Amino acid sequence: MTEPTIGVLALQGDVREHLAALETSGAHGITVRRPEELDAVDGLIVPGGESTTMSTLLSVFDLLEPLRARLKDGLPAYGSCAGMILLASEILDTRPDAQHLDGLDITVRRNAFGRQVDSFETDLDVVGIDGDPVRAVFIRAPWVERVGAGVEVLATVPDGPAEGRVVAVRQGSVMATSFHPEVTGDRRVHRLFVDLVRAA
Ligand SMILES: NC(=O)CC[C@H](N)C(=O)O
Repeated sequence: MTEPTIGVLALQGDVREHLAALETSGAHGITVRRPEELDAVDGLIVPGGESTTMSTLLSVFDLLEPLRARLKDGLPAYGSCAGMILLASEILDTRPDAQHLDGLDITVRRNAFGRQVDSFETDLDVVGIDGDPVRAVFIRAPWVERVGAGVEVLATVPDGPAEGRVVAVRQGSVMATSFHPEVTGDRRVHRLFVDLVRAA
């Protein structure tokens, strides 16, 4: 597979930023709004945005079950922020009717960083990314409170009140970050995902 086709779930959220990031990361990016479009992708990004809104729209667009089925089948996926929330197997502090995709064996807490620091930036060391640390932008971000046995922690908050909190994970070819690499211009996180898609 030379240039994999990677879908960006395009129901809500920062779809354009992820498409632009894919185009400069060695992949062809397409939007996914319909089950047929999902059939055409080698991997899928669930973007940042608002997880409960995306959850509602997944049902409205008849994508919830097809997407769960493809993830179960091994579709590589990457979720940033709201995307991490949707990919989780358990969500804390969400709407009682919010759906999740069950692509990663993690428990996430939505809006976990609290009001004072609900948006901030920091430098992170990310497993699998060499060189300079990654500038991580957190916008009303979740953190991971539990990781299942097969889940590798890729990054934790280095200091401050949230020191040690898990903010990037991978389980097989599914990965998620609490932060938004799609808004910084540093493509190393997207390249990491494109490599996972190629290897899958
Ligand atoms: N930047 C984001 O994606 C924020 C996520 C949002 N707080 C949610 O619950 O979905």
